[in-house]
Formats: sequence, C-alpha cells, structure tokens
Amino acid sequence: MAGEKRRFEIGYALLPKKENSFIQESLVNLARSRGVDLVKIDRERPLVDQGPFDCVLHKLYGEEWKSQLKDFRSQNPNAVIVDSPDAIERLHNRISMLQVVSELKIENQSETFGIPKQIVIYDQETLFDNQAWELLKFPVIAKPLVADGSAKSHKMTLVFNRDGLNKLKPPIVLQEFVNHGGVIFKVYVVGDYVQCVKRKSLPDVSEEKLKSLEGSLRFSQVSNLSTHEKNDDQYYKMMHLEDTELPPQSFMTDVAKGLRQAMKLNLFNFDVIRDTRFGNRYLIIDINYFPGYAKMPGYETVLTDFFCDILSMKEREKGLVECSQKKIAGTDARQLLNCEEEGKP
Ligand SMILES: O=P(O)(O)O[C@@H]1[C@@H](OP(=O)(O)O)[C@H](OP(=O)(O)O)[C@H](O)[C@H](OP(=O)(O)O)[C@H]1OP(=O)(O)O
Ligand SMILES: Nc1ncnc2c1ncn2[C@@H]1O[C@H](COP(=O)(O)OP(=O)(O)O)[C@@H](O)[C@H]1O
Ligand SMILES: [Mg+2]
Ligand SMILES: [Mg+2]
Repeated sequence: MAGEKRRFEIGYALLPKKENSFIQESLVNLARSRGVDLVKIDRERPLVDQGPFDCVLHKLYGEEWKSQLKDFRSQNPNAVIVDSPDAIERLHNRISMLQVVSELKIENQSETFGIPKQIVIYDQETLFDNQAWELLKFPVIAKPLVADGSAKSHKMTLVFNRDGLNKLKPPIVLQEFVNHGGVIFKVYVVGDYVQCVKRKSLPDVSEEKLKSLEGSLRFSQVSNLSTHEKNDDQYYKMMHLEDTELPPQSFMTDVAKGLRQAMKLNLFNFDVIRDTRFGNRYLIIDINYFPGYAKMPGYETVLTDFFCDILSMKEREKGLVECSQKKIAGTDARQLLNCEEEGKP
C-alpha cells in the first residue's frame, strides 16, 4: 500500500535451548513494532525454500548447516547473514579463539590486556612430559580443546599438582589459573554496542591453600550456577560481587571493538578476569558466539536497534548499487537517492 513502511523479515536458526531463552515475547514484540518480524527457520526444510529473509541469525554447528547457508547466500545475494560461519568457527577451538587477542593493538596508558599462559596437549604422554610444563605453574585449568557448545566442552578441571593430571583426557588446553578475586567480567558485544557485567567465578587459590589441596577439582559453567548450587558447595561460598569495581568502560569498549574487527563477528561475548597481582592487567579467557543475551539488561532494545541498523545499512547499500546501475543507464538517480554524500562511486 502506498505510504506504508517496508517491513523486514529476519529468519533465525537456533537450538531449542537458545530459542527458549533468546526468542522472548518482549523481543519479538519490540522488533515487530519497529518493522522487523522474527521468523523461525524450519530445520526440516531446505533454507533456500524459505523466506525470502532479509537477514539470517544463526547458532548451529556442522557442515550441513554451513552448506545450506552457502546455497542461501548464492540465491539471495542481498540478504545479510549474521555472522559468517567461517568467522564463527574460530571460536570452536580454545586455541584459535584466543589467538586473535595477541594480534590486537590497543593504545592505553593505564590498562594492559592479554591471555593467561597456556599450552595445548593432544595426547597422554605429552601430559606428563616435563618440557611441556616449563612454561606453566600450578594451579592450572584444563579445558577441552573443542568449544562446540556441548556439555562436555564446558567440563573444566582445576589441577593443583601433578597427581591431578591423571584424570585428564586430551585433547585439552592447560591454562594457568590466575587469581582474580572470584569475579569475572562478561563483556557482551552486539554490533557496536558493548556492555560489561559482573559474574561469580572461582575463588582465589593462595600458595598455602595450594599445598593442602589434593589433585584436582572438576567444575562446569561456574558463572551460570544458581545461588542455591553455589551455597551448597563449600568451594563457591564467600564471593562478593558488589564490592568489585567494573573495568573502565572505554578500555573494554576498545578491546571489544578490536576483537569485533579482527574476528569479523557482530554477536559475541568474552570473559575477562583482572589479575590480582597487578590490578590493571586484564586477561581474556573465553570468547563465546551468540551468548545468553537475554541475561543482559535491556537486551530487547539493544538487539532490536542492531537489527534495524543492519537492515537499514543493507537497504542503503542496495540503494547504492541500484543507483550506480541507473547511472550507467544514464539516469540521474544518484541525486534522487541522495547518494552523492556517501562518498562512494
Ligand atoms: O545458555 P546461556 O544463556 O547461559 O548462554 C550460554 C553462555 O552464557 P553467558 O551468556 O556467557 O552467561 C555461555 O558462556 P560461557 O561459555 O559460560 O562463558 C556460552 O556462550 C553458551 O554457549 P555454548 O554452550 O558455548 O555454545 C551459552 O549457551 P547457549 O544458550 O548458546 O546454549
Ligand atoms: N585462566 C583462568 N584463571 C582463573 N579462572 C579461570 C581461568 N579460565 C577459566 N576460569 C574460570 O573458569 C570458568 C570457565 O572457563 P571458560 O574458559 O570461561 O569456559 P566456558 O566456555 O565453559 O565458559 C570461567 O568463567 C572462570 O570462572
Ligand atoms: Mg566462559
Ligand atoms: Mg565459553
């Protein structure tokens, strides 16, 4: 109808757990009120037969899905896929995940950042090889090398001494445990929006405590444990979130922007700890694709703003292409579409 604003359709492909937490009525309604309809992609039918979507949001694993996206992209060159499966894949391995941090260059006088010392172990023999251990000192955290969203990929072991190595199952990453006051910072990134929140983490391990601790301790997703679970366990008691100061927002924003550019991703969060030995040294320990945004205050507005931004950018780009095609045809469409200021040919 004349004068009616164009509506957009975003298709989403998420596992059931993610769909339940992310696709809240409040988000769907807000997006709808701003002209964006969120539509579930039917996993039983080929993606190319659905839509047509202006944008696809997804968090699924595997080659079959990648090839569906490839077909979709070739048939719908104007649709936006958030994000590229190749870019996401880097986060499925805990070594490649953090490699990008070492490549970042951020000018900051007061704060520094990096990653904890770590090595990757592919087999049982190397686990007990003294040479491999030259770089690290106990305690260490053993993390599954693969970070594919499975429950197994979140199963961590805090290892206090050599005895604790016996139960580990390579391939694993051994990362030095860094005392950080029992609080981690989760930095949520949605396009150019950045929000940092505090979450409970593992408590510090003092030199004295280390001597008395036996072997190892297994844990999983500490920052997502309910209060009830934490109180039931000696180890998770006595953590005070309220007293912990957040890192400077401008610093975290710079790191987030750097990561976003380097990884070519729009939807992710990263876990940061503050090294208690230095106070102004921050270590990135984990990067997650499409994290639990519903836990982020104001997620509906943040995500809807992001949808609107990418869709309007897509429309502008499409306008520019049509524009330059019309110019070739001799029409003065550039002025009509107000393209002159864009600085693009
Ligand atoms: O389920 P949620 O909301 O706790 O979100 C999980 C994230 O929690 P967070 O937002 O960082 O607190 C979680 O972050 P952590 O790994 O716990 O730091 C992961 O991103 C997890 O995805 P996956 O299992 O690694 O694929 C996320 O799980 P999925 O929702 O993607 O299954
Ligand atoms: N190097 C480290 N030093 C201290 N604590 C850590 C370190 N790495 C991880 N942790 C703790 O273990 C938790 C889980 O580790 P993480 O790498 O974030 O795995 P996951 O992908 O399962 O969230 C973190 O949230 C943090 O509490
Ligand atoms: Mg984590
Ligand atoms: Mg993770």
